[in-house]
Amino acid sequence: MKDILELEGISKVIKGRTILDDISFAVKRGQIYGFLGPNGAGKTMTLRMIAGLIRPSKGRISICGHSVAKSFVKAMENVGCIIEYPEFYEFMSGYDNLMMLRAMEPIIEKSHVRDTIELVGMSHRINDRVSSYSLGMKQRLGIAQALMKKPSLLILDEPTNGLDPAGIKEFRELLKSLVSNSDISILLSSHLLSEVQMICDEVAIIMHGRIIRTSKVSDLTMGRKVIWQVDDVQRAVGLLRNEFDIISYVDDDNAINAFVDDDLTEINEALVNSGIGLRTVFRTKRTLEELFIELTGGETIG
Ligand SMILES: Nc1ncnc2c1ncn2[C@@H]1O[C@H](COP(=O)(O)OP(=O)(O)OP(=O)(O)O)[C@@H](O)[C@H]1O
Repeated sequence: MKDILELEGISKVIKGRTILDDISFAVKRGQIYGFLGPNGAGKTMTLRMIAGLIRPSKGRISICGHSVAKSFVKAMENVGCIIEYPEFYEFMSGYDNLMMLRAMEPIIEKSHVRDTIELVGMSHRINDRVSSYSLGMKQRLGIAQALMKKPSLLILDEPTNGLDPAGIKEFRELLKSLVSNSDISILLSSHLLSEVQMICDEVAIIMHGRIIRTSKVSDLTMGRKVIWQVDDVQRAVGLLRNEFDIISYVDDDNAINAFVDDDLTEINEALVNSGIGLRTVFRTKRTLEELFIELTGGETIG
């Protein structure tokens, strides 16, 4: 698969302070790629560089094979973005907002405006004033705006900020339908691990301006977690640690959690043989959040 976006060794130094340090990752055609990190990690600055709004101090960015430094216009023709908040004429309808863009770029066909409105699920409200839209509808209209020039790459900076859980779910469905119904790839930043895990195919995790991991989301969460419910939690925790060298933690439901990839038969037999009543044992996938805590040595995110 050909890369739609490639960042290679991007650094940014402002007034002697290194804000971004050797950032490299690539987004492939048809992917939803997550750019994940806590507040202040450098996500927005990286996205602004990809959108051509800031220059890197070092490194190379290319979009659909066009270097942002050397072929700026060609590279930018392939990018649509919402960085921070989308801007509209609130007193006008959604439709008129899109037609304003068309007035500036007559190359956009009227049929493309109509198709895009349908693609983002706004047909029923597009003739209403933007001031009457919910935040979720404004996000959809913002995406429609970004899609007007038929970009290959859509960049979204923390797109679900401020949306309620129902709005986040709808937005997730929208992004999934965009990539399956049009020839677009999406790069989105987020500080929400659960969100990235549910939407994205691949992820780059950034912290203090450095990429600490890039990986397919499915690989990141492959490690397996075991949860034991027992009648004597303290004794079971001690036995796991002393006899099997397993470090565990007790969750809010008083269940023991640990990361164990080995066969559990021997461990469970030892628990039972020592008189500890075993109520349930099950395996589950490690969440991205748990992985992040491991990668960062406990520094929390979000
Ligand atoms: N123009 C600037 N001059 C100096 N420092 C800056 C500038 N813009 C951003 N920074 C600093 O760069 C770091 C990264 O900021 P950035 O906004 O990219 O983070 P972020 O990961 O997007 O976080 P958030 O989600 O809070 O926006 C922060 O420490 C910020 O204070």
